[in-house]
Amino acid sequence: SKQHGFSTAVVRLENMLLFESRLIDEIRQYITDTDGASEDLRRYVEDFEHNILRPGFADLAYHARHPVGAYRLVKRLSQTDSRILKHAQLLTGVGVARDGDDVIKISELPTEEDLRMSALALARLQDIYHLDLRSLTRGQLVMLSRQSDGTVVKQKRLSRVEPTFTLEAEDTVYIGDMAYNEEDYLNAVLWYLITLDLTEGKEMADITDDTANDSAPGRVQVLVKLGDALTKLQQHQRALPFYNEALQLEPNNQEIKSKVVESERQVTLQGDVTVKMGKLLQGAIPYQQDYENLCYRSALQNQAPSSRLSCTFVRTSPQLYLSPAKMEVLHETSPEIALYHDVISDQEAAMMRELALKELKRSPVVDKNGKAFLSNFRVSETGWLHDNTTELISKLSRRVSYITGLNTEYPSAESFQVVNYGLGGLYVPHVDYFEEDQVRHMKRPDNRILTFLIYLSEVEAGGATVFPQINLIVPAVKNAALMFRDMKRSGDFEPLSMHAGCPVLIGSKWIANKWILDRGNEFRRPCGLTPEE
Ligand SMILES: O=C(O)CCC(=O)C(=O)O
Ligand SMILES: [Fe+2]
Repeated sequence: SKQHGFSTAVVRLENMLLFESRLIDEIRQYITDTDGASEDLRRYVEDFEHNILRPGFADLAYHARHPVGAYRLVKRLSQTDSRILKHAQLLTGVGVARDGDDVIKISELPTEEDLRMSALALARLQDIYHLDLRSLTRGQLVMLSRQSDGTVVKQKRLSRVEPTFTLEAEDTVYIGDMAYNEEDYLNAVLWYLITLDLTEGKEMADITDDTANDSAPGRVQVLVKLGDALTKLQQHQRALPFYNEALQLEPNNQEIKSKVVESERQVTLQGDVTVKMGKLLQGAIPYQQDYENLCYRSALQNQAPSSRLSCTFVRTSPQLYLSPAKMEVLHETSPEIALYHDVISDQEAAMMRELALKELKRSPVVDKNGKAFLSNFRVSETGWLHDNTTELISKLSRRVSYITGLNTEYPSAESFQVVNYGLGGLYVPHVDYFEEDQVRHMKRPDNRILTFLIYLSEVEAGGATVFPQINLIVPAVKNAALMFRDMKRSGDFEPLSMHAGCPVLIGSKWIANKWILDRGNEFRRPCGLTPEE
């Protein structure tokens, strides 16, 4: 797999957009000055003006942070001929540094694979946040909830109506296909059903209107896909009407005819059975249901912390005497969890993000044997910032030491790990310490005892940190740090420290992790959250 991609770090899309808008300005100037731009270039400018500039957002980069906007961006770019952009870049010099290096690598435009991952990200978001699909196709994020009597109501609207953030039938059928390929037939059915809605009354236009969009799926095609997905779910009784309608539209289609016959046979044979459904997140995820429920709840709540035990000023070190850390206790006893407000300034956060940008690579997860691999369990990119990167980084590292009372100097702590999440980016429930097997295979002489997670951005919707075993939601509060112990004071693992990052619904989520290790901290006791400790 690639080391980075356009759906694994939202910042790549934001930067791509800024680059394009500068490019467009220059091309426009060029067209006015020379009157000699190629047809391709003119069309590229028009397309950009139509799709990106038309809504007239004050904030251009909003496209990259909104899931439907981001999907559309990836789609447009993955279908853009890179030669046009290269040509534009050669003409204008935009995006080329003094040393001749391309700042934006046009050779690395979004690919088919990025589009596939973006489609799956949209399906995942819809699934976890119970988004109303009809609204989603209009660029609106509306959360649904099921009332006690079983009826479904629109519970919360998370975004304005975005006139150009729409999903057409060709998009929804594509997303359905991607879910189908992941063997998530239940979600595939949802996306095919909305596709059917979107193609309603269009079947005649396909034949008579030459201007009809070639890429729009035909109604028969969608009906058959629906039948197939339901058949995979062994819902033959429900599949049959779709096959039958398809057959009505194409009476001579033998393939459909045999599907009808087979479904009818299955209905008489066994009736419907309920089968275990595939999931968009494949594999064994601990506490998956609790995780999804907490994420859903976190997006419904208006980013208010779910637990407010107490808020105090702490002066764990003399260095904090004049500006104490503002500590909000979220969980008093094992695992101790606290949120420290304003541990970093806006400017420091911006500098950290900037420094990490060049380092970003797809985040790995570590398996039982300590081997790193890429997975949709963790959709983000990470960059490490060592203390000697700049004075700022070593200063921030010392600040973590003052607040926690623990040694953060090498080898007692890891470097800062800066993370930017992608479209629908998430990190499923996990613990930060390495289990015995992993330690043995990795031959690590140390282990993580405490996590200090600084939020380097806000998240407009989604993206909370949750602890599924203790039912705790922590919203991403910009410039604040979430601190929790991965090990008990006894030195035993603290499995209740299991936590996760919820899928980012709107926004570009940045965090910086500092993991403090047992090495050199054996005899330091961080101050407890309660006086008895
Ligand atoms: O992004 C989050 O909220 C959690 C991140 C996390 O758990 C990690 O990076 O280890
Ligand atoms: Fe973690």
